[in-house]
Amino acid sequence: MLRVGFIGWRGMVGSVLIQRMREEQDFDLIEPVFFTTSQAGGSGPAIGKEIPALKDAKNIAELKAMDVIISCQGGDYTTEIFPQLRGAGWKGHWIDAASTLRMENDATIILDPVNLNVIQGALANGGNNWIGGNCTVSLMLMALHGLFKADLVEWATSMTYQAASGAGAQNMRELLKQMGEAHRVASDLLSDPASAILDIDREVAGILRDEKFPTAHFGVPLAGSLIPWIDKDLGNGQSKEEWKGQVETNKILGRQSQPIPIDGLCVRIGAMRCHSQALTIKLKRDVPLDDINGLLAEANPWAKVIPNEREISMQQLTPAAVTGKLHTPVGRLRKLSMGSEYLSAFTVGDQLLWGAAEPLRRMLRILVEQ
Ligand SMILES: NC(=O)C1=CN([C@@H]2O[C@H](COP(=O)(O)OP(=O)(O)OC[C@H]3O[C@@H](n4cnc5c(N)ncnc54)[C@H](OP(=O)(O)O)[C@@H]3O)[C@@H](O)[C@H]2O)C=CC1
Ligand SMILES: N[C@@H](CC(=O)OP(=O)(O)O)C(=O)O
Repeated sequence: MLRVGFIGWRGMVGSVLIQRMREEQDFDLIEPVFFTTSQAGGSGPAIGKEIPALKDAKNIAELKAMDVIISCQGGDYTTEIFPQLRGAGWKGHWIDAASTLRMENDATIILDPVNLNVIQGALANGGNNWIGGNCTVSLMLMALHGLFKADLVEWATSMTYQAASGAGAQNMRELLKQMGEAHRVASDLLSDPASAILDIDREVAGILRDEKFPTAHFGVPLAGSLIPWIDKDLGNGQSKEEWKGQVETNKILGRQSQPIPIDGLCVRIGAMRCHSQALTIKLKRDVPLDDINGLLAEANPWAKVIPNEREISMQQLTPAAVTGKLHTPVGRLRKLSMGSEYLSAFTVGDQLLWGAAEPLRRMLRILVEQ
């Protein structure tokens, strides 16, 4: 049995990973060892079998004893520990949720329903660094897989609506505090059916701009508003989150030498843990909509085509409907008025599942089963 070390298992991404591994009985197939940066000697998670006490996640000798390490601890940990571990001669498999190593030449971005061939090629060549993709990119590829598989995409733009969870657990809490504050200041007026809506609006606008409004994590209000910038400013007008769209998509697809142009705007909205995105896709040729629906629906078991109709789109193509689910619905499919090669699409996906934990879990399975 492979000895598998887990780091970051009690964080937000790590907790979802452990939950999914329990659901799929993955722990029956491995010898798990849990590490911590803060509680060495303490108890690990309940996984239905005996596990040793928590080990120190910075102890290179302990880490070196692992065949596989899965880290959901964050980029700073990877930056500090990974080079030390490889420098000490460790040849095991490193599976990581952090973005730190993604674009390194010796790292493979893992999204096996879409790029199992790339993963298998890297394995055959001795690859041992397996990095989860950016959540927005992975969710877009899961939903639009059929179009990429059929090599129909000439270029695409993506306008995103990204959930608070992408910024971290503290940000999810802050979003809810902000919602609570916005409600609190208007609650008396709200309970009076005769109150004027503009009075309610004035109270809410007032608290959003009040210096006491809780913005320690986001920096600005998200509830009742949005934030049109995610991740670093690259200095050329593009955010780092927007930059990832093209480079990561093409690396995942194994087509860096002939990249598909992908660009757009990334926006944070007040959803909890589902990212959505609206896409305009320029097809390489005019393909009938029925054929497109079929390609998308058949590409993988998780892409689910939602008919482009009002009621079902409102019911099934939303963060509220998709939260906690593994499927990645895609809808609002229609040819745009620019011409029959211009397709619109809208997708939603849980950014902690396919956007973070699930590709890591499945990579471990690939290693266990090889
Ligand atoms: N958030 C996201 O949506 C995504 C995140 N990622 C990547 O995954 C990595 C981890 O992100 P995320 O899971 O959000 O990180 P968290 O901040 O939730 O957890 C990271 C670590 O913080 C420590 N920690 C300290 N206090 C607590 C507490 N009260 N509860 C739980 N953990 C605590 C734990 O380490 P210890 O036990 O050692 O103290 C934990 O493993 C990052 O690199 C991120 O880039 C990737 C894709 C999406
Ligand atoms: N940046 C993403 C979350 C994330 O962690 O992305 P990455 O793994 O590329 O750093 C978001 O804010 O929604």
